[in-house]
Amino acid sequence: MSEKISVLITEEEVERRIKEIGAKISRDYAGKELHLICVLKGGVFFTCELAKRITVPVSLDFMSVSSYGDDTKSSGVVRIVKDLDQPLEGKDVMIVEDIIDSGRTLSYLIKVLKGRNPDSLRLCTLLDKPDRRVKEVKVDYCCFEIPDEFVVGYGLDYAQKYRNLPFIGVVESR
Ligand SMILES: O=P(O)(O)OC[C@H]1O[C@H](OP(=O)(O)OP(=O)(O)O)[C@H](O)[C@@H]1O
Ligand code: HPA
Repeated sequence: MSEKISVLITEEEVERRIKEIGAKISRDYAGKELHLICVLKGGVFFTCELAKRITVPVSLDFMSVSSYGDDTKSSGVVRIVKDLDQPLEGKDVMIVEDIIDSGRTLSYLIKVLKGRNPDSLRLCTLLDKPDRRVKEVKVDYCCFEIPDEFVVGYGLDYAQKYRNLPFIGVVESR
């Protein structure tokens, strides 16, 4: 079955904003190197587009986390499915995410990664849904704040579908 999807943020607007945030990050990290942590799977599209817009030297690593089963997603229990390949000690690190919703995933990740002694740790997200927050998370760079709607595209899925949409859409019928 395919769902009805309406456009919330167009492809042009997403690209324009990623360029803007990439330029800001480049200015903020001038003279430094930046280690980006892509949070799989949703963060992949945003990480690639963002990395292309950053002008300081960038290295990349990947991590996958998951809640313990869908039923208990709201329990806030998060586990590492795929850990980073490289240590963070002495690096300026930025976590790159597609969306912050309840904040549970990111509050867990930030705690874990801080414990690995990076020189600095910041968070960059494509989307933020502040109305849904359960756990407080400090967002350093955000492309768009969005209302409490279930969104897809640009890495975000509904039942693993629609990650490949080049815009941010709202699933009208679920
Ligand atoms: O703020 P939260 O309520 O914790 O939600 C945000 C998390 O949910 C999504 O990941 P998901 O678990 O759907 O995995 P995916 O990236 O593989 O789709 C998203 O990529 C964030 O990691
Ligand atoms: O709105 C959303 N869409 C897709 N995945 C998500 N994970 C948290 N919020 C969302």
